Amino acid sequence: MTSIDQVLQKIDQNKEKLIARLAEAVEIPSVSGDAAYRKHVFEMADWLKAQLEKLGATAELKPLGKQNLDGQEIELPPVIFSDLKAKTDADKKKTILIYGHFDVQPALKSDGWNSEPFKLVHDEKTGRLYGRGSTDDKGPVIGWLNVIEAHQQVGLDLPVNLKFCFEGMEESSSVGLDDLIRKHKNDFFTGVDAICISDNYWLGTKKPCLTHGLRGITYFKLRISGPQADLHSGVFGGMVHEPMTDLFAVMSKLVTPQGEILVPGINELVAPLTSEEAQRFDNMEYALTDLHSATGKDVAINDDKAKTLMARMRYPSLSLHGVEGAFSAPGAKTVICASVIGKFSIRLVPDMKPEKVISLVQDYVQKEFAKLGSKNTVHIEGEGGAPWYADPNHWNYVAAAKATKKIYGVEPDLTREGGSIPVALTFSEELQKNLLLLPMGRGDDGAHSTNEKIDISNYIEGTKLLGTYLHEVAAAS
Ligand SMILES: C[C@H](N)C(=O)N[C@@H](Cc1c[nH]cn1)C(=O)O
Ligand SMILES: [Zn+2]
Ligand SMILES: [Zn+2]
Repeated sequence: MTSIDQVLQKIDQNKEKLIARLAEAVEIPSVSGDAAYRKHVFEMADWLKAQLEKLGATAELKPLGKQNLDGQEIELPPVIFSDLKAKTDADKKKTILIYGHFDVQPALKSDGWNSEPFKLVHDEKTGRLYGRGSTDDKGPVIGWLNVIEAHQQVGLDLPVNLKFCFEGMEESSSVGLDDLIRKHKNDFFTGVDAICISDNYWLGTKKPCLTHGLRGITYFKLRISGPQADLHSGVFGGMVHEPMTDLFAVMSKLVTPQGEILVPGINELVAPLTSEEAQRFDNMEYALTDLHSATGKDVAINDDKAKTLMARMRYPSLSLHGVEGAFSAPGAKTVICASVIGKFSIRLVPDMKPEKVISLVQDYVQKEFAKLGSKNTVHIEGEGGAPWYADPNHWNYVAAAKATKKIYGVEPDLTREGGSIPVALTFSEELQKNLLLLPMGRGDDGAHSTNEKIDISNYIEGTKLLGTYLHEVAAAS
């Protein structure tokens, strides 16, 4: 009798093939945030569609129209809608909607990578696979393909029907996706019983977790414009208002080095902490050494475990990301930049509404800029998505917990994630179904960072976890 155990065994036997599949995907530099790379996001959509079709799934590319990216009008990458029904008793089986993304964050070797970011490098000594997208989110997305393939190889029917929604703009605010979901909630998305997303990480490096909350995000671009062109600082320094000086003055008023957000009214939007919640953070299996190993050095603001976890999951944070238009190359160019754009974001938690946060930040920045008495001009725009929180007392979570116990031999921690997946809230609200985050990678994977990796054990055991989860879902009531 064919069973899930044979599927798990097959996944082990397929190991080299599964690594090669991930390598193919990592080689496509599908960076969504840079217009110059946009063609590769399309290439990645075609690659994934072909993989799904090879496995017998239907796969349709849904166009999203155009977007304006930094002053350039460009085509948005398509969303993939894919359907794979169980061969027998499909109408009696549950339907699980799987979401993932095939775009990645930018990466250049010169950022500090030890190897080419768009080439998967297998480090035999550590058992790790390095490459952009290995953990965020190509590894997990391909994990689902691996599961289907292993079922077919051992001749076991899928225990549930599957629907896939894969997007290519997650790392760039999921532009266009919400509208597409609303448009198709009564056709493609009908019949969905629960949703599963594998696009986050364990808290540390050892203990698996299930995640039932995400922070939202508002992303800001603050432009200060001055002279018509860049100027010589020897000729004009001291004579003119400098955009970069103004920008640094304003940006230094946003957050303290201790992480305290200085924008008035922001902290008051946060829902009060309950004692039951506080208890949960105390109980989570996490040590400050997990943070030190993930960051490579002790740079922690706090030395208290619960406070550190709450800073990531329970409270907002404001991060300064970069300055577009600034001189950043090696050397000592003596330039006064004509126009610079400061980029920063605020991670949101319940009950913060993105619109309210954007308006508080815009007012504050205008006031702080006015205090400078500069003749330069300021423009600030923000966009974002709200936080998401799900009820973990649901068969979807029970099934995932049982699957975790089977694969890893431990009960998973129940966590909330500091990152953002804007579509989680849209799916929950529009489809009114339970949504689960089932991570594959570890807390030290370096998502969005240099030398992003996934451990082979996480990729292979994680693939088994996804497959086992589907079987537990089928058995759940
Ligand atoms: C958690 C997920 N894997 C992720 O990395 N999400 C991004 C989403 C985002 C929003 N704006 C830009 N990227 C994140 O949390 O930064
Ligand atoms: Zn992701
Ligand atoms: Zn990401």
